Amino acid sequence: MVEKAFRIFIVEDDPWYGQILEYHLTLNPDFEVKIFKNAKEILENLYLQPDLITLDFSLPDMQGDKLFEKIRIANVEVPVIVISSQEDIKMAVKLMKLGAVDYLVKDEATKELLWNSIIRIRENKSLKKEVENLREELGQKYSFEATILGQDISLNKLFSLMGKATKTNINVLVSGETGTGKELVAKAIHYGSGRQKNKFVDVNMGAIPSELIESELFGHEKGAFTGAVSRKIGKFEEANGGTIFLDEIAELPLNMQTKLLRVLQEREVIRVGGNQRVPLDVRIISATHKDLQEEVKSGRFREDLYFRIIGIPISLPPLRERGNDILVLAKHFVDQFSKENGLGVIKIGEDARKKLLSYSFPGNIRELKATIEIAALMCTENIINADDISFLSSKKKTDFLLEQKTLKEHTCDIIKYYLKKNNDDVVETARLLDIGKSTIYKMIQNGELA
Ligand SMILES: Nc1ncnc2c1ncn2[C@@H]1O[C@H](COP(=O)(O)OP(=O)(O)OP(=O)(O)O)[C@@H](O)[C@H]1O
Repeated sequence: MVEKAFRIFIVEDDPWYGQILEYHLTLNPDFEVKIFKNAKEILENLYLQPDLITLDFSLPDMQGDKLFEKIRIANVEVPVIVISSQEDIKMAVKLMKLGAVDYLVKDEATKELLWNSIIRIRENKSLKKEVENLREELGQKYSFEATILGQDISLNKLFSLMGKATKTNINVLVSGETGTGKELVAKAIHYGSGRQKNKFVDVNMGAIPSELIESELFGHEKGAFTGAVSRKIGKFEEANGGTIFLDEIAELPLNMQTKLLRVLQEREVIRVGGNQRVPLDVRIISATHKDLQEEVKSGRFREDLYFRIIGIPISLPPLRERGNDILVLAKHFVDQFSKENGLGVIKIGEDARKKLLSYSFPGNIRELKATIEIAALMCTENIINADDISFLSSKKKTDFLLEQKTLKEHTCDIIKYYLKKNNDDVVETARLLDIGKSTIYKMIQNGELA
């Protein structure tokens, strides 16, 4: 990209002095210099958007401070350097107070000083621009619309709640079936909030053996228990200044719920086996696929903890209730997959679309993604037809609901199906389903996939 010339406007009623400055500054081919002899001329030309103005304020038609004010009204940002003779120091000081960036006295050294001052201003400007660009890029990367894809009306409410969440530090509780995008929402809130420069730490309560939860969350000191060979920082401490994502919060055992509540109330942790209090500044985003209110009613979840973590409640709809979003997301996943694997443009045929729309997607967006990726590999001539799509369950939505299974049982079914299809390859199954392999190993260990 060709750099635009740096446009400098010199306001100077002494033609001789103006020419000296112009001559000197145009030695830099990047500088485009224009001279204006009075206030009227410069004001008429401000629309040309100078990058910098040098101002001699002993002008015939207007006082320096008045002119400065008018320049500011027309362009709040343009840097102004004041150049004056010794006698005008009082006025120069006043202009500096009003926001002029530099003040130079007219003498032999002015040219050099002006040159250096302009170089500095220019560098600052490009740094500022760079920071702005980076910030914009980051914002863009995690902007809700760019990450949380879909066009269903339910997303309007979701974006509005997420907008509120990013502007505050209030805790958030995200609920929704497995694979509906709870973690994605949590990340988008973190990276859209003032905490984005600090860590997003995610902890899955269902995946940590109960005897290790306390040390995992709050850390431990050396020798706190057998095996604690050195001090360990817990997830809360790791997330200090940032966000902790407590996934599957309903799986937290009751005794740990009490400990978590204490940490949230006191806003500090004490590592297991230690006594030092570590102050915490952590935003908590919890997630669950269970109905937490039901869990409270049945005594499995502490009510006081529920009220602590609920903050802004965000509920994600199942994919089957998002209508045409099934196709919007399918197109996105197929494009992404073919791009990543150099497969060229792959289209989804009409019969395949109908098939997708008539399925209930118990594994929601995660399942759609995996289904589409397999179909993209299976299809011939870069068109996905109905036959290329095989679902985990061929049952109709109503049949599926009649089964009266818990979400956990459905999840087990999905994982079992994929394991069988992939000759019990856990790593490949975890990759296809976009879950951690430790989750699968743990389920195998617990006999849930038998
Ligand atoms: N709206 C969306 N647009 C694009 N991709 C999405 C969307 N929602 C979810 N995904 C993708 O679907 C997959 C599952 O999402 P995520 O892990 O956030 O779900 P989850 O609800 O946290 O699942 P679980 O309850 O099983 O932990 C991820 O690959 C995620 O990137």
